[in-house]
Amino acid sequence: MDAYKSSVDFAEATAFLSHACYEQDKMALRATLKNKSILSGLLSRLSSCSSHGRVCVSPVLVAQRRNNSTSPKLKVDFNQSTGVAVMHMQNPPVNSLSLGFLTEFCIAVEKLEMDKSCRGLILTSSQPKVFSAGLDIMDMYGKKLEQYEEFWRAVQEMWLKLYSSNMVTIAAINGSSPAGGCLMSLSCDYRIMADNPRYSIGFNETQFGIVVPVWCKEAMTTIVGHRNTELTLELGLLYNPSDALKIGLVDQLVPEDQVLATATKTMTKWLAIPDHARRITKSMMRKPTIDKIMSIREADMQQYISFISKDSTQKMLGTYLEMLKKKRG
Ligand SMILES: CCCCCCCCCCCCC/C=C/C(=O)SCCNC(=O)CCNC(=O)[C@H](O)C(C)(C)COP(=O)(O)OP(=O)(O)OC[C@H]1O[C@@H](n2cnc3c(N)ncnc32)[C@H](O)[C@@H]1OP(=O)(O)O
Repeated sequence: MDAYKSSVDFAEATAFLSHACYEQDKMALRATLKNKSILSGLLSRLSSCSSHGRVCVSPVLVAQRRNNSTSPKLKVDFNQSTGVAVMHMQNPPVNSLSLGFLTEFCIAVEKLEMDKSCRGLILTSSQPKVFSAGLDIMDMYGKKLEQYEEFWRAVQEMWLKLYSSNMVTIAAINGSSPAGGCLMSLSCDYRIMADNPRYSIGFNETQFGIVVPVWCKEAMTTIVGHRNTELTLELGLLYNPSDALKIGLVDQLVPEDQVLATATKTMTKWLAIPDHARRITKSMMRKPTIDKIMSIREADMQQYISFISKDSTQKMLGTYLEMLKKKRG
């Protein structure tokens, strides 16, 4: 009964999002992100739905949902016949994960998640040479406490949505993917990267004085093991594609012009597995990490706010931003 009620409540909440026009969607989600209690309610409902491999949505909602949407920062191409959506990140110049981008991203993933006909999601970039530059540093610099909170909630939400997705998720990494960009791809089921030695992927945070959150460490450890995580995070390492492949940070390298085609072919292989068996297995593998992270979510928020608002952290971020800008000039 509780599970049923959760499903209905969650469907109602998402119905609201689905019916609203895109700008209204964004406002609604951002209002939600501002409200801790509503958000954790929605999240626990989401995780209780997805952990059982069920999609909790009424057929009416599915019929009314827009499947092909173009928003300023994302382009989603959903092929009904294959059940695969390709999400192109288009937040120039470097697909930084700003609050605006993260909000649109969460809405887009949520909509696909609730659509029973969508079984696979390929995440890629429309920007040349960059998959994603990671978290938008401007959203972590010189802002008010409530803005840090809103931003971090969106970061947590993005990770949870991708990591706990029922869909098969494949990252088609067609450019550099430092820090938050790497985290995004690590949340997917499979990573295919362009074999171009000029591209890099990894976690460089400590190099400019930032500490990755504990859930980022947890997620990485499950993929590349304790030692590789320790080395990467402590030294703030970025890897070229072949070194990334060696430590298992990516699963496959292909020539740059074949990244998307390979992702599509790989998706077909994954979708040949019966959904229910794959979903339950995915949940079995990931649920312990998700549960652990959900239990420290608010503590993580407080740690982030206190760390990011410190004068010393702000000073380091300011210096790093200057350095990034000077690089061009
Ligand atoms: C003790 C307890 C602690 C508790 C927890 C604390 C948590 C603290 C926070 C932890 C967060 C961890 C998780 C993730 C963190 C991040 O993601 S931080 C962001 C890190 N990202 C980077 O360092 C990447 C920086 N960018 C680049 O290296 C390059 O831009 C690129 C991606 C390789 C692309 O290079 P290129 O094509 O040459 O473009 P550029 O000329 O360098 O850049 C173009 C413009 O874009 C701006 N820009 C680049 N990156 C960002 C960014 N991340 N955010 C905002 N803006 C960015 C750059 O400044 C250029 O701007 P203009 O000069 O104005 O054009």
